[in-house]
Amino acid sequence: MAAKVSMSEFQATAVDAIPQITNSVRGTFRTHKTKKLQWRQVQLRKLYWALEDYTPQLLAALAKDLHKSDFEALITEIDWLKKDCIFMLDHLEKYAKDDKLGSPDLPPPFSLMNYRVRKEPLGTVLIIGPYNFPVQLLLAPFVGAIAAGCTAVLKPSEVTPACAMVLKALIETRLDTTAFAVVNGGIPETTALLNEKWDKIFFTGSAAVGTIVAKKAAETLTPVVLELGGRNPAFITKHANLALAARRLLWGKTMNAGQVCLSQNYVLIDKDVGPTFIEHLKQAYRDMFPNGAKASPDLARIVNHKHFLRLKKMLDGTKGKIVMGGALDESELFIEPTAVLVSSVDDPMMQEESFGPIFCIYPVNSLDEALNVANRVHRTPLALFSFGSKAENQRVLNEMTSGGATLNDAFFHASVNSIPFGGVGDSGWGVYRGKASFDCFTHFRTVSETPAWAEKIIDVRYMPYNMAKLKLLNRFTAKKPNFDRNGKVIKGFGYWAKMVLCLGGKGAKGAFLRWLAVLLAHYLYTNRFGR
Ligand SMILES: NC(=O)c1ccc[n+]([C@@H]2O[C@H](COP(=O)([O-])OP(=O)(O)OC[C@H]3O[C@@H](n4cnc5c(N)ncnc54)[C@H](O)[C@@H]3O)[C@@H](O)[C@H]2O)c1
Ligand SMILES: CC1=C(/C=C/C(C)=C/C=C/C(C)=C/C=C/C=C(C)/C=C/C=C(C)/C=C/C=C(\C)C=O)C(C)(C)CCC1
Repeated sequence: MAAKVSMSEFQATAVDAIPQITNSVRGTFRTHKTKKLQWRQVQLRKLYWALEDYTPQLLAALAKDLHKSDFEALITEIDWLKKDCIFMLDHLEKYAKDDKLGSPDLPPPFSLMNYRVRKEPLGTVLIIGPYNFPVQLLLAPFVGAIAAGCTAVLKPSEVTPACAMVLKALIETRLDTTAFAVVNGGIPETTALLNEKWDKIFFTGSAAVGTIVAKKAAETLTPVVLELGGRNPAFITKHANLALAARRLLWGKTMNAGQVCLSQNYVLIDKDVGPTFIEHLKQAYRDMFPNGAKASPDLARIVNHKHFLRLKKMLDGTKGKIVMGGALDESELFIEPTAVLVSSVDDPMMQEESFGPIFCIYPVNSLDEALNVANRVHRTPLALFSFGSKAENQRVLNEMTSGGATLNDAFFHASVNSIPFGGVGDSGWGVYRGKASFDCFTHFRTVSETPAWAEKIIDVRYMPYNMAKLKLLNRFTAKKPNFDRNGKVIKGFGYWAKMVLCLGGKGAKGAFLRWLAVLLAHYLYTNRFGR
């Protein structure tokens, strides 16, 4: 556990100070200083070192708020973010550079006009965080906002108050406070923030609050990113490695005590292998918690009584049978990793988002049935997991959508900080992480520049219109279709000429290699064999 460090009492920001705070960071954006690449790089470097120097406070706060182990606090929050800062610093210059536009995006005559896409910061943004990864999920989007050159106000979750106070100190003592501010508080403070005009709102949290945010943003046509929850299914077929599936899915429900937006809510398993899977699950549990889950220093606790009671209600309401775990201790906010075998799709364990260490197992007769059930329970979950043969996993990917997906594991697709992450439909709008974080806070502004000397070439556009000139222009620029009215590709002279020139394949690189092989064969044949 974390070393003893002193921690400030939670203090909400005064609601009537919020317009002034917002105006101040908005004013800083208008100074244009945040657009300078060097300024952004310095802020990212400072954030890196702030994370390093505040590690003891962050570990202590995460332990206090969530009973999060140092191991998890480092791998999923602090070290994660340090990697984010370094990744962004390594790539920022490249991301921020104008994209010069040319072939194949531009038809040849337009290449005279110096078309390019400038990467401009969106402006002043609001980032609202949830409680489960209170540090990572507030600061990872912030890395993108800094990199893009935005100013920002951050609103940590009040449900993890110790973390909220450390985050405020970390940012306001180490970063440019004219550009960035932290507002602490709950509904009144967030409502006051939503009453301000933003250039983008980045929200991570529940679908219910996401809806409030999206409605409010719509009033001023403010773009929003929503990172929401979901009822994530796991599919297990007869062809799965059941021991591996059990161990990996248990990991998905024990990290942060299952308070992970991505962890599986329910497992759809072929009924023939259900009992064996449950035996493996129990074995995996014994391996991970040789002295029981409660005694383990690794297992986090439920964040507060409200969420503890919510999870208890799900367990009380189920008609299913507990096949692993089941112990609860309200005084410690402890819930044992628990699996419930259910027989109805309408069971609360199937229908409600667990967001805790409990999940259910629903036996099915076939993969067809599993896909039908999953599409009925929630058509657009944040994640899905499939344990089956290659063909079965491919079928699951094809026949059910999700924000992201992992084959043969729990949420591994989302365990890397530099690749895009986000939901789909009602599990989220927009992606971030890595380059996507930079893009998320960037306006891609296309610019062209028409040289005076080109006037004669492009004067076809002016009235009085001249059809003859248009025909001439088309003769030089319009591409002929290589398909007919039925959508079929026409294999004309061009097609066969290309086929011959490319030696039967497609693409210049392949053709080059094939020609190289032919020439080499010819050379060897004529030289080695004396011809
Ligand atoms: N997709 C993701 O990346 C992701 C990550 C973490 C959590 N989640 C989802 O978030 C949920 C759990 O997190 P949570 O409980 O912190 O979410 P939440 O929606 O209750 O709170 C998120 C934020 O919204 C603020 N808020 C709460 N009520 C509000 C209101 N009425 N008006 C304005 N602001 C309000 C909170 O202060 C907090 O900062 C789960 O549904 C989970 O799936 C999603
Ligand atoms: C040791 C050497 C090597 C190999 C190392 C390997 C293969 C390490 C594997 C590490 C693993 C499995 C790490 C797992 C990490 C999991 C993480 C970070 C989970 C993160 C979860 C997150 C962020 C959750 C987010 C939640 C959200 C968004 C919603 O709630 C070699 C082979 C490289 C060689 C040298 C030595």
